[in-house]
Amino acid sequence: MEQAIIETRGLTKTYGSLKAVDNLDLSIGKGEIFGLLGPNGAGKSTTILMLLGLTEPTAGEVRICGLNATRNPIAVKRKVGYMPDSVGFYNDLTALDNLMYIARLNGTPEARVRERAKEMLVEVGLEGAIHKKAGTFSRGMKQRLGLADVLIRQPEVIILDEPTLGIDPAGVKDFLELILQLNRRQGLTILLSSHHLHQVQQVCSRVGIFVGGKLLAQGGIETLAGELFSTTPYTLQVTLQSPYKQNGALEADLLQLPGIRQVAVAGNAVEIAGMQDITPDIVRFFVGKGFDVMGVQKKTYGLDEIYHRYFENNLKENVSNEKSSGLFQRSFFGKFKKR
Ligand SMILES: Nc1ncnc2c1ncn2[C@@H]1O[C@H](COP(=O)(O)OP(=O)(O)OP(=O)(O)O)[C@@H](O)[C@H]1O
Repeated sequence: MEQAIIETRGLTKTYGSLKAVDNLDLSIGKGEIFGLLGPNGAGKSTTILMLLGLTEPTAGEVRICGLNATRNPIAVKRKVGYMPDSVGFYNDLTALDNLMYIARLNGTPEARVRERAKEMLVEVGLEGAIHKKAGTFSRGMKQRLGLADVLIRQPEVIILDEPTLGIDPAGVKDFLELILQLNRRQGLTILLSSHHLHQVQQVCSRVGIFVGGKLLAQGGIETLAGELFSTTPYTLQVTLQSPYKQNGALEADLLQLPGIRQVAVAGNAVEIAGMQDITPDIVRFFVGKGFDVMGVQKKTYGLDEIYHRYFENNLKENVSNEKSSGLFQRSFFGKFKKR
């Protein structure tokens, strides 16, 4: 990894007997888009507050752009742009007036205020709504305006807390694309907290899986999947024309093929997991047995599977700890399903 821009060591925050953040070691490199992923109550917001120097850690330390965030919160504020999950604007002012106000607050020279505000609105794709009142904006537009508000301060790092909450699917796609563009065009380091697995997967180069105040894993999605599914890294889904009448014979024969570890049959779908990619052997096997094969698809492990697997492992390790197991899982999926 390149030079770390955000670094935490043993970062801990306790509220009474509750460890909201427990001994967090995080390292985010320059120009990365890092996804902090976890269910409600996992400790994401508390971590962000400590990164910004807005709340003091009980133990451990945070460094952002080389600065200790607890000791130098004002200097950190100059380097880091923070967008909370809901950004407030003056509803009766236009987007341009809102941004000009923010530009002035941030000390932009008066002669540059209007131009700078306009540049930012173009940057976030709001050029068509410059003269519209912020109060008439959709949630997605407000988030873009929020991003312009952050960018006008010319930060090196931006921290986005659940930025796509409540935006419709098309708006989410556009917003994520905007984040990617900003990262590429300006080399901004971005930390994004979310519980939307699919969204995080689309934009983040690395993710941290955060549950019950603890970071269970961090890394690229492929690396995490490789570690978790190392016993069966290849999975093939074969669709047959007609449902297979199960008698166990097909499964037994498939398990004789080299490296095959698991076979699951459901109707006309057969899922085969193994140590190596033997797709041609599997296709030959089915054709040789007289099956009509309608489709063959290699399965890649996404964040969904990774997340589930970490939960499973976490559940096993914490059977006696109700808070970090079932409750978290339920609240996560409850929230996940709703949106
Ligand atoms: N000021 C506080 N006083 C007491 N407990 C708190 C405080 N702030 C947070 N907590 C608790 O710390 C834990 C972590 O909360 P946090 O808000 O950081 O989680 P989160 O991952 O951001 O979840 P969400 O997405 O729901 O905001 C929760 O159990 C929460 O109730």
